[in-house]
Amino acid sequence: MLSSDFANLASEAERMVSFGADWLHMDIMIDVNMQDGHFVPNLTIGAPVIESLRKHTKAYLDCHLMVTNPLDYVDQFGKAGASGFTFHVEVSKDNWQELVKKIKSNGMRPGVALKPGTPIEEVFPLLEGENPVEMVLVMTVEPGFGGQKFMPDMMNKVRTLREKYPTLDIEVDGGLGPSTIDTAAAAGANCIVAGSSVFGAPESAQVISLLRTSVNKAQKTC
Ligand SMILES: O=C(CO)[C@@H](O)[C@H](O)COP(=O)(O)O
Ligand SMILES: [Fe+2]
Repeated sequence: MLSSDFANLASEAERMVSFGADWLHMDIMIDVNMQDGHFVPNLTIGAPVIESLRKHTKAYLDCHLMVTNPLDYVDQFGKAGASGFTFHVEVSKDNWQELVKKIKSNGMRPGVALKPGTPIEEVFPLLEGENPVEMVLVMTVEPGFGGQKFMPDMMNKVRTLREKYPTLDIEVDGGLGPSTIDTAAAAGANCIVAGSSVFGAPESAQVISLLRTSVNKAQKTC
């Protein structure tokens, strides 16, 4: 939804659902605690906007938290009606267990994201043990902005994850569209975030359908 018209978020959400989107991906770039610096050089929306949007849609709100202290935001996003809460591994090495528990107790689905420069091995511990995360978001651009170029090198991470965790939800985020989807789907990604390629297309529904077809085809052949 980062590519949507934020002044008309509810109708943009409804439009995307009617075009066939399964989830609405919400990019949360807010750092209230400025002492820690900003995780990304941008600002978007926080829990009050999620709460407002929730009144207009029943869709799965897949929240991608690009913040330095994700733990501070779990309660407010839970109350606001977020469905998934994906935090970054780079800022949660010391408290991810507490985070995952809190996300679940707030009725949300926990996910972990990693930046392009972060090795995939860093998320392995979060996929083991009693309280694992339920999705890994592999960033295929540097976090912060929509409309960037897909980084094909990140597919090594997706392949490694898919081999090790055959049923895991693996989300790819950044630069996905008709020209990059086959590479991501073949590597094993099954949750596709697409902002500019969908919003910028004359026929958004066709792009969504093409993305889904590519993932379904790749899953049948593996
Ligand atoms: O998390 C991010 C950026 O930080 C992404 O969700 C992008 O916003 C996806 O946009 P496109 O690359 O598809 O335009
Ligand atoms: Fe995102």
